[in-house]
Amino acid sequence: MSSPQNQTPPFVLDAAGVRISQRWQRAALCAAAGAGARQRLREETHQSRGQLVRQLLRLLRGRDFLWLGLGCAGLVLSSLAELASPPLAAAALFSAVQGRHHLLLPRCAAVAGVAVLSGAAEGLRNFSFNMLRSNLVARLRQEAFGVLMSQELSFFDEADGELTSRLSSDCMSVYSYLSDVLSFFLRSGAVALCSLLELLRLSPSITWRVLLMLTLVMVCAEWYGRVTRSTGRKTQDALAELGRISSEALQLLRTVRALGAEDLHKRLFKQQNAVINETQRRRGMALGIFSAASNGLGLLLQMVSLLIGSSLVLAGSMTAQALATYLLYLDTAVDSALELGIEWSSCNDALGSAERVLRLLADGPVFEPAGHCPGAVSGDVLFDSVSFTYPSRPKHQVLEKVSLHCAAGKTTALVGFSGSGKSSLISLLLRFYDLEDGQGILKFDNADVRHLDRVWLRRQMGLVPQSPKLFRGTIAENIAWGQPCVTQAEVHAAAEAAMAAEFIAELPEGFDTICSDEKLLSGGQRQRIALARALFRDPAVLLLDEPTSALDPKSSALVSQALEQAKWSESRKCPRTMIIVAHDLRLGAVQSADQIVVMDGGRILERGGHAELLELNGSYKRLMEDQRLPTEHTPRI
Ligand SMILES: Nc1ncnc2c1ncn2[C@@H]1O[C@H](COP(=O)(O)OP(=O)(O)OP(=O)(O)O)[C@@H](O)[C@H]1O
Repeated sequence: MSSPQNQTPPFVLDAAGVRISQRWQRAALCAAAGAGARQRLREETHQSRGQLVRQLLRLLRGRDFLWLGLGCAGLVLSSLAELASPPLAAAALFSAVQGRHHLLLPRCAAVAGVAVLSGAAEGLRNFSFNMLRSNLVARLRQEAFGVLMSQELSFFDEADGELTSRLSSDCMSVYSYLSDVLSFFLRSGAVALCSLLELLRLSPSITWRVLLMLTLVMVCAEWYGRVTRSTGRKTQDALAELGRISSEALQLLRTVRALGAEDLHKRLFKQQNAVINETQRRRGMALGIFSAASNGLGLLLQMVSLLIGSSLVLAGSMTAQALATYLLYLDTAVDSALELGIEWSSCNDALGSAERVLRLLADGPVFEPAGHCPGAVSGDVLFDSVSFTYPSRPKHQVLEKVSLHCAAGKTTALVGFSGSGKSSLISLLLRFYDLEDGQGILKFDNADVRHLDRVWLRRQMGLVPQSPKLFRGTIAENIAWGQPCVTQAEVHAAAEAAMAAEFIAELPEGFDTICSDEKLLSGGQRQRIALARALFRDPAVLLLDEPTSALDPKSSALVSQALEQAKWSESRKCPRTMIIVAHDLRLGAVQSADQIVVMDGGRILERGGHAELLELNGSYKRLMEDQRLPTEHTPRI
């Protein structure tokens, strides 16, 4: 018979046992996920975890250190309180069991005191770390966006499209990484280590057996990890494909309906859905097997600890109170170790997906030393033997020894076949891409554009792109986008010049109409707003990329009229240099251009005035004939 001192209250064991087995299950799941994440990290991470964490720490500023200090203080206090709980709780319990009632109240008060301290410390830790985390992630997001905004266009040609679209989700990954590390990982690590040391101190003989059995659980977890790793990867891929299928079908719903292809899209969706279902079924089976094994091992651990502990108590080498303390510590240790497993895996997961945004930050923004900003501008453009390939397609020659002079105040029309490099000439002029040595020279007002300040150079140009996009804002804001001090009169004048004022006045709220919904405006109207936006800046050079593409004859005529007006800069009191890329040879601005340049395969085939080229009886005339335009006398629209 055991004495009252030697009795171990059974509910302590039961409660601990049930919690232990449940937690093992969770831990194994998380260990499995962790293994998957680690594998992915091995595959994807090029920087060590240490380097990534150092990058995050470099974002700390001023007050963050205060939050970090307060959070750490809360962490230490709450960990100490947690470690102090088991012996105090066991002492309180045994003062009741042993009938020492005078000790019960003070010991319960001590437990309550520790609980209050623990709660307050937890609150302090959570609040401080939350402030730190929010500040860090806001700064990270801001810096990452700044870095992206400073990148050259070639960066986006080569970067995978996900990079920009995942900016927010990658930042959220950093947020969850910091949450895991700051909220749980540090605390669980500290408590698990201290509890294990305490267990070793209380009973080394039970503890080494506990450690042996934990190894068995880890073998099970490793197997389960392999299953979840492969099923997880398959599920992720299938989910991504499922998302692609559904968004494509919904975005192109009109086309899908018109083609009567609803069934095809449903079938594609069903196939991917079935893949997900099957992988989840396999995962569920593995979970069932693993739960059975881990539950069995959990109960075994509980029984082994109880058996060895009881025999030690019976042999008089351990008191019942020490055994109860041991079991409570075991509970805490397992709890924390499993939390650690959970956080370790999600930390790896989060750090893995946060890596890209951190790497982006490590590369830093592209700083270009300020270039030359000449005082007077005439708008003379010279392409001197320019050859070019896009960095993302280095083997594809886009321009081949193109020499072209677009004299100041004159209009040049670039016409020709699709893909012949017309728009690429405009991209080079705007320095979206730079020529390398040996690729010829591009001069603006007789200066190599690479020596000119990029921002200054772009300010001298107004671009009307092929399919203009409007920002979310009013029409007036769109016309004056990016310009700080603007008067209504200036905006209205630009709209007048672009032949846009009339239709804007008919919109529900005129210039104050929000154009978030592109459906509100027709293609021709958007094109004229884009022209107004370009003219608002009164550029020395106006660049037009297919200004009348996909416009009906009426809109085309209006844009054409606006272009005629735009040839003269009222404020500069001089004609504007215009470079027009056009397929539509009926466009008056093309036929009246000072020079028409016909391009094909990155080369200039012909150049000259309209009449001159018709007389040449070459590619230009054929292009005119292809468009069924009169080649003797061409009317202007
Ligand atoms: N960002 C890019 N990256 C790689 N290749 C590109 C890029 N932009 C254009 N190209 C390629 O460069 C070539 C010339 O394209 P460009 O747009 O300059 O021709 P274009 O004469 O303006 O054609 P279109 O009249 O059809 O607009 C094409 O083969 C095109 O595929």
